[in-house]
Order: sequence, then C-alpha cells, then structure tokens
Amino acid sequence: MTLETLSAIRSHGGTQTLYRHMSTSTKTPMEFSVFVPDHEDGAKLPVIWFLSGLTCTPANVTEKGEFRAACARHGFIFVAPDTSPRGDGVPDDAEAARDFGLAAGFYVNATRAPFSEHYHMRDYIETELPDVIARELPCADMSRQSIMGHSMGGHGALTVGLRNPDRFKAVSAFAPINSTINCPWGQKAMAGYLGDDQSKWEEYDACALIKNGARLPDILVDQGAADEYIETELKPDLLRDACAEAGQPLTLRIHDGYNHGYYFVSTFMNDHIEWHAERL
Ligand SMILES: N[C@@H](CCC(=O)N[C@@H](CSC=O)C(=O)NCC(=O)O)C(=O)O
Repeated sequence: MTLETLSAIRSHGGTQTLYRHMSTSTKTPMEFSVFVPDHEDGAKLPVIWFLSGLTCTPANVTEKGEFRAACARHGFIFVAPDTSPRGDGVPDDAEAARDFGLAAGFYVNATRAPFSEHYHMRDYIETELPDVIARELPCADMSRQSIMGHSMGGHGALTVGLRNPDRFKAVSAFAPINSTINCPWGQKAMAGYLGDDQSKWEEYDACALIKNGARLPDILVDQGAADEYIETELKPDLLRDACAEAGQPLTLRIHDGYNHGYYFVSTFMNDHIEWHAERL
C-alpha cells in the first residue's frame, strides 16, 4: 500500500497534506487530509480524528475548520477522512440527493445491495485508516487518539467513540445528528444501507448505543440555537435525555445565534481542541 501525495502546503508551522490511497474497505481510491505540526525527530504526536458531514470532502474542515493554530500549539496531528466512497461504479442516491449515497456514507458498513459493495465506511474509519496512519506516519502516537465531528460526522464521532471507548481518550461533536432512528436523514440512510429491520440500526445510533450500555468518561457537544436542522434532524434533547437516564456524563452547550455551518464549527474548534488536550 502506498500513499499518493496530492498536495503538501506549509501552514502554522506544520504541513497540511492531502493524500490518496486505494482502500481495501471501500474498494475505491480514498482521499484524506492530515495536518502534522513540525516536531523533533523521534517525537510521537497524538492524533485527532475529524469526521465531516453531508456533502463534505476532506476539504471542508481543512479549509474552514480553523484547527491548525491549536493543533500546532499542542503538537497534535489532525486527520480528516472523506465521507463516502466515490468513483466509477459507486452507487449514489437515485435522485442524487445530498442525504444518501455519495458524500453521505454515515460511517456504516452497508449490508444492502448495491451499497454493500463499496459503502464500508465503518471498517475504513475504525480499522483501515488507523492502520494506514500508524504505518505511514511514524510520528503518530496511536496510543493517544481522540475523535470529533460535525453533523453526520458528529454522529459518526459519537458512535465510533461509543463503540471504541478504549481507543479514544476524548469524544466531542459539533451540531451532531443524535439519533439516526429518530430523524429523517438517519431513517433514509439506515433503511438504504442496512434494510428495514431497525434492530440492525442500533449500533449506528448514538442514543441507542448509550441506552444499550455503551459508555465514555464524558462527551462534549456544542450546538447552535439558530441551527436550521436542530428541530427536524439533530434533536439534541434526545442525547441529553439518553445521557441523563443512563448516567452518561455529557456537556451540552447551546449557543444563541449560531447556525449549522463552518462559521459555527470554527468558532468552537479551539474549545474542542483544548478539551481534547486535557484528555490526550
Ligand atoms: N452551506 C451548507 C449549509 C448546511 C451545512 O452546514 N451542511 C453541513 C453538513 S449537514 C449534515 O451532515 C456541511 O458540512 N456542509 C458543507 C459546508 O462546507 O458547509 C450547505 O448547504 O452545504
């Protein structure tokens, strides 16, 4: 396996790189971005994973997330994977909608044809890409990882984190979907990728995972009160209630005036990196 470097740009005393590689999970080429601060030979740096939302490539958070200054200050690697397989033969939503198919992989392993051939984003995030990072970036300290994400990717961060509590020292989310079983985006995606048996969706639903016993030491969620999706899709009350009932520690902060986009994400990015830094 070799990584192809598509671009490498100096920024904030480090290097922002875009890589492409052939994925065994998705059976497609996949791109991801990595920021590596300058460091001494032999130094080992913690790794923050960022899972992006619907419509995104690695470029969205890389260009608009404003994470580099804090990562450079702390000496953190920042990895931003893509949101779905892409390319020839990869099926999309029948109407090319933005909530399913391309750029909407929901970090699941699809079991329903034709999506089951390529849409294995859970394997990609949980197993393959960490192996690639560990092998190709000798400075990555894989014993100190954390994960965050936005919207669909915020839910991805919560669910990947809840399923892998020993891997991640911190888990946080910006405006996440909180329960795929209980929102139109999630219902469409889970039915399309997994079929109609909702018991199969529970491992991909943050609230169901918590109700079923998954635990983290704590979770940080920031949410804009003026988010256009808060009532219809995100429903932060569902996470607040699930955590309260289960005794799962949660810091849920609601911010007046902020909407769903990267102006909101970038505003609170430094807070999240500081919160991760206390735990990494
Ligand atoms: N300008 C955005 C507004 C909607 C938005 O913020 N979409 C999110 C993902 S929604 C759930 O996963 C996003 O990350 N969009 C990409 C971006 O760079 O803002 C839009 O219409 O896409």
